[in-house]
Amino acid sequence: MTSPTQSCVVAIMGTRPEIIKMAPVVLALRKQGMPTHVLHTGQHEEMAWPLYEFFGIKPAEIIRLKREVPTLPALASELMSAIGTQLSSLQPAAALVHGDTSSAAMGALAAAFLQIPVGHVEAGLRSGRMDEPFPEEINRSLIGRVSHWHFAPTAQASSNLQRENVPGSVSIVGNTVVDAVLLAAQHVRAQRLAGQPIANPDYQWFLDSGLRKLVLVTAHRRENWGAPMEQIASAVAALLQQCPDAAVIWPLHLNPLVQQAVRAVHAACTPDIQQRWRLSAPLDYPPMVEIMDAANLLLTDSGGIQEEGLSLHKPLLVMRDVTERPEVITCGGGLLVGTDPHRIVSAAASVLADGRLPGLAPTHGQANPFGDGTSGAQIAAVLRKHLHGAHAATPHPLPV
Ligand SMILES: CC(=O)N[C@H]1[C@@H](OP(=O)(O)OP(=O)(O)OC[C@H]2O[C@@H](n3ccc(=O)[nH]c3=O)[C@H](O)[C@@H]2O)O[C@H](CO)[C@@H](O)[C@@H]1O
Repeated sequence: MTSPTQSCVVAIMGTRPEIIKMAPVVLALRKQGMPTHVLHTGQHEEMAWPLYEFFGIKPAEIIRLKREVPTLPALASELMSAIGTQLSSLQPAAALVHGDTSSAAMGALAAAFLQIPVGHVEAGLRSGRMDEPFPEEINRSLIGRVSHWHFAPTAQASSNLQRENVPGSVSIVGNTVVDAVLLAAQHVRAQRLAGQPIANPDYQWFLDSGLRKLVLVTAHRRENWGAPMEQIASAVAALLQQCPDAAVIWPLHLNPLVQQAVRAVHAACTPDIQQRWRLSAPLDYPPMVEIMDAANLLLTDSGGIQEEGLSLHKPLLVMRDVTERPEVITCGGGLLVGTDPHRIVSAAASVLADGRLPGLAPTHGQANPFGDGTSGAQIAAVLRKHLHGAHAATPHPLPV
């Protein structure tokens, strides 16, 4: 007997960045008439639900993780088992995973074990180092081996996959985060124009401060835990010392190691610096995008914020030693500055002084290497063509 879900696609997701980047695919699949289930893996909880609400997506299947042992192997085995159970009962025509989280790697592996074809969104990113970002580089390489459709965001990502001789087909479709950030930016701008700005106490704090320059900081990568995180926080303090008209908003990751390191440096600052440096809780997506859109500079070790920053034409300093997103650097939108406070402060102060990344021309007017905001529709068209044989537009390579 045919299962009622055999013609459906299951989109597996469970962390904040995955939900943001997979939402445009789910919305596009549904728009193109393809039944699509969302399987929430439970890897993030409180950060996940406002995102589903913003994008108007209701997960049909929800996994409640116990997470009794706080290790990557324990998380992986719990995810694999729970996702496997859900996929066995759904028997979908295809499973979609995104990027490089534990949810994505275990979702892809569970589907492959059940012989369900896997589509990998944001395929082909490689830093070339298994230890950075960790465990993401391991996860993305593993997913590449078991996927049937590889949705590469850029030509560079596609050539990484060709070099690895992955099975299946590779399509260059841009990055779905462009779809997401443009949607959110349009929403917050429209609300403000209509005189009904979204609730955003952090941005309001900046507006009330009367300060002229806004810097948004985020940092939480595992490689930056410990001394590097303290260096990043010290760099922020030194930047504020050097630039008296600047304010910093830093939505602090919930990880206690990140919290301790940053709060210790903040607590040791003078009252003047503390008043211009706001540590907040993780932000919902619309307020986050509103702050990004208003910022003069983004300082980050996040992957998604690099792509979003470029899409909003914001100068970026990437506080890592290597990157799987070389397009950010090669197109002149960002600089890789590591975690050395002197390098961070010197580059950041230069951006705040004249709006330009040192040594680089402004990026306005250049094509976004991550696409034009139609990635979700392009991915849905490829899947529709393969799964239903329907006529669909061939995805076109994007300019790099
Ligand atoms: C370096 C790296 O390996 N990063 C991976 C990580 O994402 P990534 O490093 O992007 O993960 P983050 O946790 O930084 O999340 C970034 C996203 O969360 C949003 N945000 C951030 C802070 C906040 O307070 N509120 C908020 O809404 C940002 O706007 C962005 O959209 O998993 C993603 C999902 O597979 C992959 O695409 C990335 O490759």
